[in-house]
Amino acid sequence: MKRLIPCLEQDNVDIELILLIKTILTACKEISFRVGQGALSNVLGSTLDENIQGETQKKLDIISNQLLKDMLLESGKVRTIASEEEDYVVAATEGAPYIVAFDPLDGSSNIDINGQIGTIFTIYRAKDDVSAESELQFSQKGTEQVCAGYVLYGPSTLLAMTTGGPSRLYTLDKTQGCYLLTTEQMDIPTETQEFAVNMSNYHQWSAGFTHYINDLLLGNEGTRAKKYNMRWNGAMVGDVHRVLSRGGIFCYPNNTKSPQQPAKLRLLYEANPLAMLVENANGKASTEQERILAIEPSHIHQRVAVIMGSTSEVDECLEYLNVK
Ligand SMILES: O=P(O)(O)OC[C@H]1O[C@](O)(COP(=O)(O)O)[C@@H](O)[C@@H]1O
Ligand SMILES: [Mg+2]
Ligand SMILES: [Mg+2]
Repeated sequence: MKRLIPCLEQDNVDIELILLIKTILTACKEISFRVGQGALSNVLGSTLDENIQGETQKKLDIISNQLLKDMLLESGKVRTIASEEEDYVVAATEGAPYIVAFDPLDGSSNIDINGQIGTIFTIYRAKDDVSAESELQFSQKGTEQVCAGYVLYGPSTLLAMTTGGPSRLYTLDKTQGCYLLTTEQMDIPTETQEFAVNMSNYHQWSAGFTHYINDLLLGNEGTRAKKYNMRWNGAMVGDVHRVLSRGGIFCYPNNTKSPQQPAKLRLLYEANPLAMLVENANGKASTEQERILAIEPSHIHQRVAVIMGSTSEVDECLEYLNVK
């Protein structure tokens, strides 16, 4: 089986970028080890702190964030860092070629139940006309990502990553400590009969989205005339991994639970990297109005509605939302 670095070299990935990816993945290997040790490595449970988004931080959120941040700061390859767990951007190495954003631990509510969790990351080129301290470094559309990926800490530790070409899947060989290529090209089937959505938000969705889900629930008796199954992990990284592996549609639409915050998922370090992986695996990724990767970001913790997965199903869903 092929190792990660030769795969990246074969894809003509720049050596500086390869070294940066290696740094991120070394941190993820350490997170994977600690996740595997669970209570034995004292990583379970909550802290007394909240992040800027008002969410209680779990111990593993903090540990993962610190590991990634420290290794990136030392690498010399990163000019600016953004993280779900950092209120503001962190200036790293002046003149370095790249900027990195990450969700150090996605699916935090699964940490203490031994459920699926993961690290999501994205890399862009640094802007030379903007200072390293400025969050304007991240004012770049998702189409500008030079690398997007996640490491999923499940029964196996998996890396899904694209550097602009196909979305590839690697498995961490824990006996040797290296990532080995296990799926050359992920390929999302166009059609699906599986959806992922948090049904507890049902009464807070728009009329169009409620109509869409109602029709899926009607199965063979409804206008869609096919039976649908539902799966929900409570971790976007796990839900989108399932979609990348066997197709499906993942939705986190706007809801009216808190009017000042209609969307839940963050554009920079959740929606954009996963949208790039989905598109490069022949799927589609949209908000309720537009292609996720085409959004002009307004701030680093900006939230967006997310509808992604099997192309025909995403198109069907968007029809209900009246998107042309
Ligand atoms: O609580 P809900 O509505 O099931 O939301 C789950 C969603 O929230 C998230 O857990 C948010 O991510 P974090 O764990 O990084 O805060 C997504 O991964 C997931 O899809
Ligand atoms: Mg997350
Ligand atoms: Mg998180």
